[in-house]
Amino acid sequence: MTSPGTRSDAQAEDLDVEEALALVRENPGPAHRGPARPGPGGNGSPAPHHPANSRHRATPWPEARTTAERAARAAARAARRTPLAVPLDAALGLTLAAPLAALTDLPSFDTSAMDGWALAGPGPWTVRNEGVLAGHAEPAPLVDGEAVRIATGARVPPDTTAVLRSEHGRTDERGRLHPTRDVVHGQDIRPRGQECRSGDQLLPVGTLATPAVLGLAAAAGYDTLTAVPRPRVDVLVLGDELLTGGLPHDGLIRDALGPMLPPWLRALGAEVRSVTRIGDDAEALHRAVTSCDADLIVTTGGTAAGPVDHVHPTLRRIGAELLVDGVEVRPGHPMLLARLKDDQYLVGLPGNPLAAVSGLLTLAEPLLRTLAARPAPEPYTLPLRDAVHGHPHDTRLVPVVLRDEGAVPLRYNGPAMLRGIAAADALAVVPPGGARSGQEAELLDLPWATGGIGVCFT
Ligand SMILES: Nc1nc2c(c(=O)[nH]1)N[C@H]1C(S)=C(S)[C@@H](COP(=O)(O)OP(=O)(O)OC[C@H]3O[C@@H](n4cnc5c(N)ncnc54)[C@H](O)[C@@H]3O)O[C@H]1N2
Ligand code: MOO
Repeated sequence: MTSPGTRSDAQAEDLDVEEALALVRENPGPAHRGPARPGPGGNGSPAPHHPANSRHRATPWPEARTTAERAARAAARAARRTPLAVPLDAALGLTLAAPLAALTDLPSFDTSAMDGWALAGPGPWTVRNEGVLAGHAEPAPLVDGEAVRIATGARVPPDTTAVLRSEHGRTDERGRLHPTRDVVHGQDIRPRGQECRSGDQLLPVGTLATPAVLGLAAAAGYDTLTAVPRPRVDVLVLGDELLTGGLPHDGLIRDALGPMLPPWLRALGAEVRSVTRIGDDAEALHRAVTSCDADLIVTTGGTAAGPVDHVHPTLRRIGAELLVDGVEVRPGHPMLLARLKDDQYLVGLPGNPLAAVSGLLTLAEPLLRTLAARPAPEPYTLPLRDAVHGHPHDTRLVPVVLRDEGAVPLRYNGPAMLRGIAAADALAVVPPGGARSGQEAELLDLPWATGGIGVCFT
């Protein structure tokens, strides 16, 4: 097994967080909002693909992911994406677009590390009547032979030579303080600037704002963080058969994707602005797509070639460029990625719920991650506990739980089923032809199972 982490090897060349950040910082000017022009392909630009009126062969699964990454880099270049000053309570999960430099010394004054007495010189000491508490103004200086009660975090008086912990001192009948063990000069004083000096770089550009980063930023004097804005996503849920509440009846079923996608997209770095349910109505879909100014439109359903599958005809009608039109992956092979404008893309997720998850992780994840300037997770593998049937030509994504004995494939992994993925920790990438028991398989972690920032869905 190789351990998961942040990718730092040569693969980073294709997906360079620094570059994504540089694109945001450069703020290259007004976005071109006209119809998409074919890109030159190659590094940083999606490869030129086919217009939406021709059906091409499906893209191999790894290539589909790379294409989505490249599309995001091209979009970031085309868009006007200036770093934002984001209040700390809204910055979780964002990427820092500026280094975090300390705005103050930390601690910002000499402070007591313990509850006890601040002392000057050798004991015994006479103890002042008034103690010193955290948050109070600077106390008067101590003179040799003097002590004052002090609380953890309080400012030590000028000329303090050490702090004596409460449990290491006793007062005699005349009220004088004696140490019960040796006192070392400077003990239990946190000197000003011990952690950092004002201006020190605490964290570099590209750091993910975790809860700990928010805490450090607050301690260092920040009210806002300069961060890469979240890519804005609008979700369009297609299908006449979908109910938003109650039990399925009369051939109607519950919409599983409307509730599932927004938090998942947020975990991938997006700001989900809206979820709109559209029936199988080509005009309504056309109106929704053409009036949308999101960075990414995610549609669900309607990707196949049925009579009410309106995604392809709509893309043709608006002159969109299909970068990915079907992927050699099961489930989810009808998924697609289209460029609508230089800085606007559409990911078409198949309607079958597990197929939609497959599209989310294959196309939306690399696209959003790159736009959000998040680092790619380092690929890792685990042995499969059980053999997994393969598709003859396509990659399979199979829900698994991670156990000591390896990745355990789950049942209920059909394209229309969510029962497997709802119990899963990850998806195993099963190559064409299948995998033997004990064979190493690449794993795609699910955001709630990684224990990382992805668990924070706010
Ligand atoms: N002739 C062919 N038919 C189909 C093919 C094919 O290659 N040739 N591919 C199949 C595969 S694979 C998939 S996946 C689906 C993709 O279908 P669409 O993206 O067009 O989706 P729909 O037809 O709208 O729906 C498919 C299925 O999923 C259900 N659905 C849709 N939306 C939701 C939702 N929000 N929540 C829950 N379930 C949803 C829908 O009711 C259908 O049962 O096409 C196959 N057909
Ligand atoms: O892509 Mo479909 O998911 O095989 O049902």
